[in-house]
Amino acid sequence: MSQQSSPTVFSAGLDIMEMYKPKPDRVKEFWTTLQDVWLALYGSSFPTVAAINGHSPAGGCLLSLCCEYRIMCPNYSIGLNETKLGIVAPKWFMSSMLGAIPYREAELALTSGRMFSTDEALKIGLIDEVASDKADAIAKSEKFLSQFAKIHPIARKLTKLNLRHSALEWMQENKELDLNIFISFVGQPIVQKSLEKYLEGLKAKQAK
Ligand SMILES: CCCCC/C=C/C(=O)SCCNC(=O)CCNC(=O)[C@H](O)C(C)(C)COP(=O)(O)OP(=O)(O)OC[C@H]1O[C@@H](n2cnc3c(N)ncnc32)[C@H](O)[C@@H]1OP(=O)(O)O
Repeated sequence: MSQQSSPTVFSAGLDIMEMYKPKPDRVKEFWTTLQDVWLALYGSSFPTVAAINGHSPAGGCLLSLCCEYRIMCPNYSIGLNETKLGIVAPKWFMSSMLGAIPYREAELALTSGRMFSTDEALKIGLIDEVASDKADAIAKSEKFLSQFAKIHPIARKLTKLNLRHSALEWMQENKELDLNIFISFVGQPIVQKSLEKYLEGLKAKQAK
């Protein structure tokens, strides 16, 4: 079960400061850590649920998409908003989203970098349930997990991992390629300019 202690943010996604003017000695560790987190959580043999008690953009949304079930508290936002930063959600971010919502919805959401409110996310299936607050989200998560007490654990595990096999296999075989794509992409001046502009927007919003 994944949930956070911040009062309003489930996860703000990747640290943009690691991608803006990236430090060569850190960038490899930064990206391979994310790959490994995804492999461990998306490929977990345990049943997993995200209790999303706060905003969940980009990498935050990805974390929740690794789980089989998502329960979200009201009045927050969730989505893969990468295009709004002038960056591109990697293939495995996209396949994680496609495990939750139909292709057409994913294409519209990904190309526009759309963030969904809790109610909108429920409507398109990006989340599975709405909880009134964090305690309710945890109670609902426990209820989701408890149903597996009646299911044979090996049958459940193999079914989950077979369903996720091709995405997991792609990552296991292409970690280095994916890392090189990331490094070369974030190194482009046009991408750096977009990130700079996005960071300025965040600062300006905070100053208001
Ligand atoms: C190129 C290959 C693809 C890479 C894939 C990338 C995946 C990602 O995850 S990219 C990151 C996407 N994240 C976002 O777009 C989130 C942006 N942040 C927000 O929308 C909001 O900050 C919030 C909803 C998460 C929280 O809002 P609020 O509580 O109002 O807090 P502030 O906006 O005032 O922010 C406080 C403070 O934190 C800084 N900050 C926020 N998010 C990030 C971040 N992801 N990385 C780095 N820094 C972040 C923000 O700039 C403020 O900083 P200070 O001014 O220094 O306090």
